[in-house]
Amino acid sequence: MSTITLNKSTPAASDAATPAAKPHQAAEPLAKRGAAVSLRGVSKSYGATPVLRGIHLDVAPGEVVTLIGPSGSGKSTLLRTINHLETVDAGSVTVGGEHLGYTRRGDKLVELPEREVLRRRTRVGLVFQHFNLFPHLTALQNITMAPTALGLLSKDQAATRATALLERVGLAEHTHHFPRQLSGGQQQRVAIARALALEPEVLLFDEPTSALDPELVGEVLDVIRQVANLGTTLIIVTHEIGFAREVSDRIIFLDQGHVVETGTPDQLLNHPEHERTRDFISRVL
Ligand SMILES: Nc1ncnc2c1ncn2[C@@H]1O[C@H](COP(=O)(O)OP(=O)(O)OP(=O)(O)O)[C@@H](O)[C@H]1O
Repeated sequence: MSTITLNKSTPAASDAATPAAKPHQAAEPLAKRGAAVSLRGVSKSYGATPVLRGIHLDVAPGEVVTLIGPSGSGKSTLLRTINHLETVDAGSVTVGGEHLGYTRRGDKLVELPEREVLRRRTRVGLVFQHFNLFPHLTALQNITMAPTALGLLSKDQAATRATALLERVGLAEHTHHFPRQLSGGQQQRVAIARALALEPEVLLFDEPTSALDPELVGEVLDVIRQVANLGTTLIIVTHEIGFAREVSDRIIFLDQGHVVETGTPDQLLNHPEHERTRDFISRVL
């Protein structure tokens, strides 16, 4: 794998589904292209409780999509099925046309060896609400750990990449600080840099600012704005509706495990078609 290159590749002419770059285009985005994400009839229950009920969803390479919906509607679970943290009960999830946990031989599904599952899962990064940094590792070590442990980069390569990423998220001076020495916003920026270190083709954000004090939300949203221009496919769960409006190519409203409605920010937030969407939006706007 190449050292991180902060240049956007030129979109292929054939890739008509890739949305146009947004006005807040970053100067030096990643070279890696985004991958398509496709869910077909995805259902998931916890015990007897259905959480996802036959979800169909297509996200185009490089698209920025926001998932909104009431508490308990299944947003986090949906994200977790995409990077194979949860296995689905029915249906299928593919990233760039590839199943992350298994492969198809004829009409049979065959589980993949763990190492191959890990390799495929590096295609999809996940940034959690609660950062999940290793407390005993510095910012730099938190970022270098996965690429070295997976054998993707040498220690030196990983350190070079981590240093560039820390600079990118405005934390060059905190390279050797431990999580306890960082604010919540800084920790979340390290977590984003850590996710980027594996050069994911899809990056999932699960309420990335919900655990932060209000004054720290803006700095994390700024970093996500930059990431939104990298060409990586982004799927963001957020309650920050203003941010969703600004950054998204498309917003998806999920309720009770169903995709109720999807549309551009203007369509979905200003002209929702479904009553459930209208009710939700009138409560959160
Ligand atoms: N590991 C689990 N075991 C049992 N139930 C779970 C588990 N994870 C989620 N649930 C339940 O599944 C439902 C959907 O949860 P999920 O976290 O996906 O919703 P959400 O839309 O992200 O909600 P929120 O906005 O509050 O984070 C909830 O009722 C939740 O309690």
